Amino acid sequence: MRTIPASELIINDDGSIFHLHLHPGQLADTVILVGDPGRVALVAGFFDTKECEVSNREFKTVTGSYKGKRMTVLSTGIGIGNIDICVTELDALANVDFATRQEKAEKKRLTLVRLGTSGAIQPDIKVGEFVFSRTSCGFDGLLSYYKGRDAVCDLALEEAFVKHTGWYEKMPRPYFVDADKTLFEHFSDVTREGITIAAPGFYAPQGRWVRLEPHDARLNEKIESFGYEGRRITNFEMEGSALAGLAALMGHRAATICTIIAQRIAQDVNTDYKPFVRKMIETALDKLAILE
Ligand SMILES: O=P(O)(O)O[C@H]1O[C@H](CO)[C@@H](O)[C@H]1O
Ligand SMILES: O=c1cc[nH]c(=O)[nH]1
Repeated sequence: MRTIPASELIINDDGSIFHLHLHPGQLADTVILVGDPGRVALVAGFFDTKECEVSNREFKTVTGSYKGKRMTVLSTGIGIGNIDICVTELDALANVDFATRQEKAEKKRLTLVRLGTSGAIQPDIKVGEFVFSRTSCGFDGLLSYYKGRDAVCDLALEEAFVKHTGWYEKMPRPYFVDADKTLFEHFSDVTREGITIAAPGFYAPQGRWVRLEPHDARLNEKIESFGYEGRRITNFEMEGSALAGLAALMGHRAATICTIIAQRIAQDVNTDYKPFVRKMIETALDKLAILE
């Protein structure tokens, strides 16, 4: 059995994991991931009990219970690099014995649900709606660093997308990963479904042009017009692909649900989006409380 070197799984002097500063016993099996550290208090505000609050850098964690179910809420900050850190450390907390630095024989399956914000790229998806990423599309390239990437990706969809967009070969090749099917069905009555792009940036990687022009100013039009087996790409955010991909490789179930705060086709934005996010959180907590 492989012993994980101290420099590869870094454990702090107090026995907590390197970035999240959590101890194995502080993690619930149901984890809500949010980008904004300020959103942790919003989620934890609904909890009936709180057992711990831990904070390091942008990673804030509260573990407690909601309607009798133990849950952890964690802020990931923005971006795919942070998802690599958070999902790997959450999995290690659950499935690595910190004393021996070896994988536990019996694995725990976590439920990881990201509650984020997003921009819509189809005209009928309005600000304030909740979109469930039935498939996440990574523009970030992270999953290709992991062995087994192709086994959890939809390669036919990838090929069709690369062809349709005339994908620029100097950008990382996009990858498509499905959310957990049970979670998709469980949330289907309270969300719209879609294919969501996780971009490695907020500006040019999502087709925004402030001062610097995107490499392909028509890429968003091509994304909007892409169709595959009756499905289309619906929205942009910045974390869901790595979450879906790493969870699939590790055997966890994962999903991303986002509140739409920007309408990219209508060029509309709502900066007062907190009430919608609050509603998404309450809806998701109620659903998670009854999830088997
Ligand atoms: O509101 P969060 O969860 O951070 O999600 C979205 O908002 C951030 C960009 O403003 C990115 O993290 C994006 O994925
Ligand atoms: O347009 C948007 C809005 C929120 N988050 C994103 O990543 N993009």
